[in-house]
Amino acid sequence: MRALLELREVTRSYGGSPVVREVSLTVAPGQCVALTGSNGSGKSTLLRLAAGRERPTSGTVLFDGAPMDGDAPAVRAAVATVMDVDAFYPDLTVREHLVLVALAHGMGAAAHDAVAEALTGHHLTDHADLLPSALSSGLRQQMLLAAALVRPHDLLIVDEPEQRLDAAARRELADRLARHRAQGVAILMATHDDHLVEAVADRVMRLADGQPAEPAGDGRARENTL
Ligand SMILES: Nc1ncnc2c1ncn2[C@@H]1O[C@H](COP(=O)(O)OP(=O)(O)OP(=O)(O)O)[C@@H](O)[C@H]1O
Repeated sequence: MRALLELREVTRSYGGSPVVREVSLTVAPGQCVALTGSNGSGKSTLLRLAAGRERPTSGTVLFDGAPMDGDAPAVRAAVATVMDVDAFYPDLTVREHLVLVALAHGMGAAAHDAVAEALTGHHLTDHADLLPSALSSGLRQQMLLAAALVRPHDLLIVDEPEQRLDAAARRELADRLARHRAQGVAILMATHDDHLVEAVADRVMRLADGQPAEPAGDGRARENTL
């Protein structure tokens, strides 16, 4: 199947120092690639490059066969992200945020039912009329996940989606991402959660110092050049 996302020998340097080095990978519809590796190994940087939020110093990022441009309407319509950004409008409730996202992404009359379902699925129903500032950190993370998943998307790029979630919520997240993948969504995620990797990813790239490294020796088939 044709890749929806393709990185070709992508390098990103800051001040002359490369933090992502010649990484190549592909993600096709219905596939999930997990990026693992220790703190500072370059996972978040690679996700920003993949999402078109930053430009590579060298190499190419392609989305659906064309150069990735994170600002392009077609890309914004198809790519949902949960990155390391807590951006809320302080005067809108949880429900209003989700409705705004759903309507802005063209869901029209379907928005309200989809938001009601998302509130239930992310344990936000009892908090729907609160401002985000009143949520616990775990529920704020649920709101960020709900905002990304409630809207239509072909590619999901998520950076440590498990952060701040308790064990039960992490298991639910794994089930939810696996369902999205089964529905044909392509997923690129950085994670430190082994269960999430096992439950959702079909391929794993472990980064070390910005480069693909040998996978952890757990016996499961894994690839480093994707
Ligand atoms: N804008 C930037 N300017 C300079 N250096 C940066 C910038 N963004 C990231 N870095 C550096 O790049 C390296 C990789 O960081 P990155 O956040 O991509 O790692 P990570 O694997 O996501 O780490 P973690 O697991 O802690 O989230 C780090 O040394 C970081 O300090």
